Amino acid sequence: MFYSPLRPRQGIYSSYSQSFRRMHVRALSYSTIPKVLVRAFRVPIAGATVGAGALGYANYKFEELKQASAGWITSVQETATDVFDTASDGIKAARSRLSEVQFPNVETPGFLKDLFSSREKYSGKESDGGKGSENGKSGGPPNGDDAAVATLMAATLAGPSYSSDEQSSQGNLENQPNVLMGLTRRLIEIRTMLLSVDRGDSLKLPSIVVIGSQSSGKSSVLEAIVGHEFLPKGTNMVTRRPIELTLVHTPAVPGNQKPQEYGEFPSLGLGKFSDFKQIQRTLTDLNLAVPASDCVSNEPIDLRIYSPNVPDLTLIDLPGYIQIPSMDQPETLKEQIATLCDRYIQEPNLILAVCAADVDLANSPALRASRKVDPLGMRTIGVITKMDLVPPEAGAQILTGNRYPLHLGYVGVVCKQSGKKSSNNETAGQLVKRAESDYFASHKDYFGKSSSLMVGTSTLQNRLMTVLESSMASSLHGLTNGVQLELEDATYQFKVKYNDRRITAESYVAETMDTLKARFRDYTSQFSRPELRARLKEILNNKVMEIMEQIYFSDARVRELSALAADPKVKPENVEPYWHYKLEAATSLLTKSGIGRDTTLRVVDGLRALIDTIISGEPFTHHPRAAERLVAFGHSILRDRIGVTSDQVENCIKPYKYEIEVDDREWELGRTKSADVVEKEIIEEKEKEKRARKFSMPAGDAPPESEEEVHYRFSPAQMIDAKHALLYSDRVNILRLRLSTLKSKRCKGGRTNDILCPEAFLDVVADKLAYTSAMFINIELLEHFFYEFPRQIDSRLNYNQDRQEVVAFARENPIVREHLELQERKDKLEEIMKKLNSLTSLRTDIQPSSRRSKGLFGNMF
Ligand SMILES: Nc1nc2c(ncn2[C@@H]2O[C@H](COP(=O)(O)OP(=O)(O)OP(=O)(O)O)[C@@H](O)[C@H]2O)c(=O)[nH]1
Repeated sequence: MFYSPLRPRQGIYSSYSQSFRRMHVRALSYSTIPKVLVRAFRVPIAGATVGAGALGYANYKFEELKQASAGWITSVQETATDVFDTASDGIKAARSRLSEVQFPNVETPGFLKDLFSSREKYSGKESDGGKGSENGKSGGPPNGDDAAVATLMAATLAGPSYSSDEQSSQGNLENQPNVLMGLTRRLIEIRTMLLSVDRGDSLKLPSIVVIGSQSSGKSSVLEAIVGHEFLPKGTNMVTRRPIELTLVHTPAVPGNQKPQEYGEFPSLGLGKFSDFKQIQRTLTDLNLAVPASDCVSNEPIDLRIYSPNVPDLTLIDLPGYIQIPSMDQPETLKEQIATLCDRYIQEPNLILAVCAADVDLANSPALRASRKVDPLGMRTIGVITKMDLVPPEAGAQILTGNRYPLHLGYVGVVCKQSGKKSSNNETAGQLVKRAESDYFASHKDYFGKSSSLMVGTSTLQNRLMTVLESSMASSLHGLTNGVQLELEDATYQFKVKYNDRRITAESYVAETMDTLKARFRDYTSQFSRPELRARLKEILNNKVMEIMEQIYFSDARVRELSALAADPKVKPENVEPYWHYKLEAATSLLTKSGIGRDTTLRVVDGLRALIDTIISGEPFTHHPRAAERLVAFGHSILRDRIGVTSDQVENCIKPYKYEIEVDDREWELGRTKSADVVEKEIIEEKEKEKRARKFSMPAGDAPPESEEEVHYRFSPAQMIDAKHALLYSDRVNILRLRLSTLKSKRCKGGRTNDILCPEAFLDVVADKLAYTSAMFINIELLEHFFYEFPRQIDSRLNYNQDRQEVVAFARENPIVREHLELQERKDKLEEIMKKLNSLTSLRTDIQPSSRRSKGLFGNMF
């Protein structure tokens, strides 16, 4: 995402961005980087060593040298001139500060050293093996040419030497300058943050990319740097994914014998692995998870290793180049690997081109690939492995880099145990180290102090550190500008889209839960006691109608009952027992029909529908899994209560199975309500009849005149509809008769007429049953459910979730995800910007006030 130049930048944005920009430009006008220290301190060191008088002469000599050199030396000239400019400024400050300052071992460009070492050889002086500049104490008083050379050497060789001597002197990372370690660490932190903001190429700090052909020794080199075996091993192309390895130097705890070393896979959240074999197994599994048919994947594995024995570095291990794929590998594998490597070796990354000493460099695919993107080798370090497999003179010849020159040079290593038995429980890493130092020690003539060749894993470590740090530093300017633009863009969008309203995943979850509970509360009003009673009564009304149908309406004598009721002379006690039995059977059917279970299940159905309703619609449409869980635990609460509730209701209605007392008020209410029910039933039946008639004989058709005509004019379906129509019509007639009875004086006469007015009596019974059922369903089911369900929402959906689950939940909602992502992006960019700016303070702390800010690190790369 880039800032659009067309976007209006007014008001607070423009002033904000302008002030930010001003601040940034100021920040960049100084270097934040220790390379500055090279200039800041090298020269005072040199100055202090040779004395101010030598400077003028040295300057003159340098000019002489410069002219004699080829065109490429221009960059040297700039560096050195800058050094001398700075020297005269800084010499006073240096004198006073020399005693306080701890000088960093900062690297010097190889070509500059070569220049001076050749000059030294030429003058016939014995080399000091690169140690001469150590702590700025090299050389004696200036003496003609020697003074110039000494001055320049002091100035330029202030960084760590590349000689074999380095193996012992610099193997101990605890001795690394704190400033350098701290800065690289901060830059690596920034790099990691940048990766989380933008996986693209726009915001990038460099890493070291390890490339080389299969079996060239890439893994062995990385393991030697880390001091442990941890990379996947095997013949079946086990490195299938890029491994982004971040090494974090953790200071050793004083008095702690065993160093605290561990690795972790941050994106997998598997915790700390202190067993490196386990890291190896995990890496193997992750790599082999890429199907053999694909063979390589672009998806990187993120691994961090913390140890007091590693420098702060970021390295990327890639699958090795192959010549031709084997039978079981895809045809395009060679191209796939090359494309993957090509992607990683682009700027600003540094390239660690691993080549085996026993294979001609002309055949090195790593050098070939690096040359395509970095023809001058300005960001390529050659690592020559398996030095022990070639004669030392041949190995030394390769390291000179004469045939395939690389600006950053070659480092020779031996990364295999010698096979000699370990004397005192040495670890594999220590054995490899010992084998290496034994090897180089036994060939001092070629790789000893007098040689300027870079050999040994420790030298490689230091070289990588300084080169990475410098490279990161030189990327800083562009990066800071890039971050600034991205930040402006994110700030603008956040204002426009969300009016700077901040949200958190937690607040969204809490809000969602509140919405859910509020909806739940709203819907629970449907289950108030009167509401519940009315619903249960409705269920029982239907049951009463069913019973009436079964006992009375289907009885051919039902019209007789209405006739009896209509006759004022008939006394209820004189009505024949047939009708007494009928009423008893009807009452019993009603009270003993399993009211407890029926009513409970109907209420449970209602509650299930309630759960479905509250999870339908926003925002739960975005959270199907949470909705599923909600349904599951809601149903589980209900399931647990069904048995208890229905038993309880059944128990409480038991007395009605034997005796039902009805007072006048209840009777009258029952009578009117049953009349209403019958009336409603009549309307419904008439509707049904009308529909059946319509289907059996369409409107306008003449009625059939004979039985035969019926048969040929109407289909069987029409015949069935016609029969139904007749039945409905019959039933409507009966219902009308019953309605008039219910409205008659007889029924209004009270409970004594229950035999003649069974509907009224059954309605009273149904009312009593509904009342009792509602009371106990309320106690046993509803109260429990209404108490338990919201608590379960909290405990199962809300409180029980860890941070990761909360974030995952919030991100399921695309609107919230977009909001959170922009907010996080803005926050991260602000944090990165802050960290980038804080590097300035690092510079201020250590830079002499008289230093010029010119040059920075630009000349290095
Ligand atoms: N003699 C000797 N053998 C070495 C050296 N470095 C690595 N080897 C051996 O070379 C072989 C290949 O080494 P690896 O480190 O697995 O090579 P790689 O480039 O990672 O191989 P792939 O992962 O297959 O691409 C192993 O058998 C190592 O033991 C060395 O300096 N000297």
